[in-house]
Amino acid sequence: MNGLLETAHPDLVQRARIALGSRNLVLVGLMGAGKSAIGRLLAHSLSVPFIDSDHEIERVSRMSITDLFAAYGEDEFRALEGRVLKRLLKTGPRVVSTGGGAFINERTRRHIKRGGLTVWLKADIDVLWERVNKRDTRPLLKTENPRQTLENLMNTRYPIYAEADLTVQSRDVRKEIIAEAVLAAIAASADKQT
Ligand SMILES: Nc1ncnc2c1ncn2[C@@H]1O[C@H](COP(=O)(O)OP(=O)(O)OP(=O)(O)O)[C@@H](O)[C@H]1O
Ligand SMILES: O=C(O)C1=C[C@@H](O)[C@@H](O)[C@H](O)C1
Ligand SMILES: [Mg+2]
Repeated sequence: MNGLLETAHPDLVQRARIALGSRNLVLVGLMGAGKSAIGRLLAHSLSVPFIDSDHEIERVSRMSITDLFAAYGEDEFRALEGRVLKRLLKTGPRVVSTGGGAFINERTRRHIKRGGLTVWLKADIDVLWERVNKRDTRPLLKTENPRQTLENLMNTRYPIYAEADLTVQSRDVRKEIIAEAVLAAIAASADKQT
């Protein structure tokens, strides 16, 4: 699947894996930043399990995110998201991709910070919009002007995502390149501490 990560940079993978230790690697960031896609690649190359909190919520509730929002509202969704993440983060190492709003909720953010090494996948509006406008599975973007809504979310959320341990720019390049940048950031952060 991700031969590039495995064959071209085994040293980088190993350094990142050692730096992670038994901690979870938790990806945070806005819808479309690539948390799910990049998280899957990272888990594969680090040889640790991958979990996506949105998928886990859908699995335990047996409902889609869209239906959960419609039936119970955002507050209930956030409460469920917090409980699911608290449980997921008890065991490591894993790669955990969070839903876009998880790190924004104060309580859930505390669980996430306690449970692992956090990486913010940061992207600009054009990259995000290009990716999210293809599907209509994101309830928060069902507005008259979803691109403007996304920009508003960037303005309110970016200062909070910035609390993550590491930030990696998610650009319009192949997913493997972004995954590799995450591994490099993790390895470099461990180098700084020694
Ligand atoms: N570097 C990339 N190059 C091309 N496509 C990408 C890249 N990263 C992500 N994508 C694609 O963009 C879309 C959104 O990515 P993804 O679902 O991983 O975002 P997300 O951060 O998990 O969003 P959400 O918070 O809504 O779950 C997907 O179709 C994914 O395959
Ligand atoms: O940014 C958000 O608040 C969300 C992002 C998605 O991952 C889902 O968790 C849901 O659509 C809410
Ligand atoms: Mg996702």
